Amino acid sequence: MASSHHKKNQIFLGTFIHSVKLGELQYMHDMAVCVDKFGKIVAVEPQRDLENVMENVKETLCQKLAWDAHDLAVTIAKEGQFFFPGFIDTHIHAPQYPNAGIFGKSTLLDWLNKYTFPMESSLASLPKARRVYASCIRRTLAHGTTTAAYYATLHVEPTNLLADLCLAAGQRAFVGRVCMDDRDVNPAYYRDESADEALARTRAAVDHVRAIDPAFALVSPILTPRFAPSCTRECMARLGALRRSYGGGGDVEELPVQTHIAENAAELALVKAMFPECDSYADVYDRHGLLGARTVLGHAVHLTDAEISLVARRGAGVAHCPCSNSALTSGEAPVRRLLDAGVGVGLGTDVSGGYSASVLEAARQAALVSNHRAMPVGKWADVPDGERERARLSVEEVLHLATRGGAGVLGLGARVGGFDVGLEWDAQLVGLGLVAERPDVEHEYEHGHGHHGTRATDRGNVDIFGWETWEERVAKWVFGGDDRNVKKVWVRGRLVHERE
Ligand SMILES: O=c1[nH]c(=O)c2nc[nH]c2[nH]1
Ligand SMILES: [Zn+2]
Repeated sequence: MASSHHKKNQIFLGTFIHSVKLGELQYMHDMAVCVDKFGKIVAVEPQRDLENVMENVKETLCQKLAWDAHDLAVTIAKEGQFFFPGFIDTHIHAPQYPNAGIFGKSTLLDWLNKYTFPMESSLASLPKARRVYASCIRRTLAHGTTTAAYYATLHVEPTNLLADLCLAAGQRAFVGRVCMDDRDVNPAYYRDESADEALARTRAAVDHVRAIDPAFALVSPILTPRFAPSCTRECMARLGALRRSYGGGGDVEELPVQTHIAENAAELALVKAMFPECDSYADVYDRHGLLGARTVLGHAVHLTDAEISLVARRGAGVAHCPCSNSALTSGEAPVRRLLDAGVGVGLGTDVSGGYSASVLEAARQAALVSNHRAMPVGKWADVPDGERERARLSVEEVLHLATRGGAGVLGLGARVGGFDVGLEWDAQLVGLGLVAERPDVEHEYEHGHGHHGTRATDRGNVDIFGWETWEERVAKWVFGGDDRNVKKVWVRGRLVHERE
């Protein structure tokens, strides 16, 4: 789609909003962001005279950047629209996408057996995998997800297809072939038969991504031991060795890793019983060489303080998955404690433990779940007042997690997450519906033409009346917005999604 744009230098004009640090959004109005043909932001300049913008652009910016003013693509945010960094989903299971919303009253371990393993194993079928993965990518892009860390299945070819589809659609992605070789925990119909098989299939998936995107410019492989109970010690240790040895000191850094940790009480008991020699759940991964600066730990709901400090020392990050943690009754993750300990935190939709592919929904739920931890009743009633109230995450904070936080966790902090010079243009154009100033009420409620009552528009769920501050508009977007507000989406400068 419209891939011609990324071959040209581009200028984006209007209002830009991004997170500069946890809790602080920066609002930049009447700005010009210049993006070169490689998708990199090369200038961010005030552009006061939007009326004569093309003249200004030609006279000042093009001269300054030595750009040809006649070979330029210009995108202007309309009144009330704003550019926001693309969302980063640090934890999503593409093969579970058809199950979004289907979880009943299950909890993690029975949910895996009842819904998840049957669906994942069925994606051995390439046509089915293509249908599911293409729709998952389309849907996440429509929600403004410019980067996704995907778990695929244990099948090599369908996993490679997911990588191909991400590359073709232009979505930045980490694609992980899932390792699960424990013969007691995993069902006979869906498992790796041995550690050898898990490693060989993993290498095949890594090699495929290396073949289609040698520099991992858009798509990267990611080692994916499903979670400790699914994997043998041998499998985890060999993945740990592969993590560190990859590239052999060459051009490619150590491989990223993703897995689940401390999601649910029954899982904690299982890990304790299976790995009695380890001090903790986090220690299981650490002993097998899996905790590093590019390790993404999903959930981390029930980590102890000692585990949090170990995770922080290793530089590993957490994918906070509030929709999933509420849907599967897993618990409320201690996000403030993680952040205070210096652990990087991003947001994960965790489809389909999570019911929604939207990172905005995850941001909203992260705020609400943090409020639960701050309530002076129930589980945390004994936490001292000040500390308990500190648990609350603001709109600014959850938007930080959705962008820069996720970038940091995935090792992309120097490439995406904001509108700084030197970062790549991964962005969404957000538009909120402006309510007409003097609506003709008679007309709006017209009962003619066979219509009865009110009529819906496709403007979205957020009504802006025009008197809101920008801070208030952003809050209304976080709590009421959806994919109808995502008008355009770019990755590395390329337009990858457009509404209507
Ligand atoms: O939320 C989760 N989704 C999964 O697919 C999974 N596998 C192990 N643990 C898991 N948790
Ligand atoms: Zn998960």
